[in-house]
Amino acid sequence: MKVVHFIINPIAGKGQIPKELENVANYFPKNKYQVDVKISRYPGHAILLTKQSEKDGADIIVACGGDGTINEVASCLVNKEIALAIVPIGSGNGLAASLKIPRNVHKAISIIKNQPIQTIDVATVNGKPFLSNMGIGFDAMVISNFNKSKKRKFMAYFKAVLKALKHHRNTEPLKVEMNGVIMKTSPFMFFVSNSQVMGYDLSLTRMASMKDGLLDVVVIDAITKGEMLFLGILLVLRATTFFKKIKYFKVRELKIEFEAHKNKYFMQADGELQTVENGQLEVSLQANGLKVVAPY
Ligand SMILES: Nc1ncnc2c1ncn2[C@@H]1O[C@H](COP(=O)(O)OP(=O)(O)OP(=O)(O)O)[C@@H](O)[C@H]1O
Repeated sequence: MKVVHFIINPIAGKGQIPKELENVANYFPKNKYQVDVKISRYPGHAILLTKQSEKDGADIIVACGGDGTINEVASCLVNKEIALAIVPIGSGNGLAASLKIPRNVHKAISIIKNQPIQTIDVATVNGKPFLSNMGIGFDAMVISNFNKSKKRKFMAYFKAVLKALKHHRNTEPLKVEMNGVIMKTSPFMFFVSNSQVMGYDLSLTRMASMKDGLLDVVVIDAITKGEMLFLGILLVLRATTFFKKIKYFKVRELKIEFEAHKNKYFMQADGELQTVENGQLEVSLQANGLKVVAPY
């Protein structure tokens, strides 16, 4: 008997629980599966629910939401035997796209029954896991604007991007140590990714793999507003590698220090805004840290 627990974020994406998930137990033969469904009631609740499911003997925990929900569930499953599965009902659904899990709820549920379990790498920033990506600069600004909007749909995200384009300044000076080399930079954006897709099928790291034991680092140098627009067009056309002010690195770990040493800085990790308390970040990767059910 396989024990499968669903944890649903009811405010993710469209803010409605799809019908397929309301009756999800019907998809699983009762002689082979024991299914339980739980609803996340507040930010961070999915962490508690995942820990309870672990105690209750779940074999698979299905995060139903976007990258934020997946992060809450997956953070509890690092180095455990329990596998993560995903039903992508979020807004951007970057990680699900990277793992080739379809947005169609019916198809995503079928994967849970039919795909073998495999392992992927898990990145951490200051010890806290992230599955997809983290960033300083423009992307953190977009997330900050997006959080202020009440809606979580594409238009809200698009407006958050436009607002960030209007007000963004390049980041304060950073000292970065990676692959034994020190780099000093004040970039438009400093982005570290374990996966390919950021969300809405947009990507800066299509060459990334969640099985190579390496992080993909993207540094976009300080740019003008005109160059920002040009970069946006290249992003949509999947041609950012032609942008001259973009640099790519593959690393096992890196250290980032805000040189001005102010009290508070911001970063985003898996689409959630976080504060950087002492201006220092250590990013590393744990190879094969998470079991997932995905056609990756
Ligand atoms: N009942 C709830 N009420 C309010 N917020 C919740 C609730 N349950 C979970 N959350 C929070 O909702 C946030 C957004 O969730 P999530 O990232 O899964 O969806 P999304 O933003 O629509 O998708 P994506 O990250 O793929 O763009 C998470 O930070 C999570 O902690």
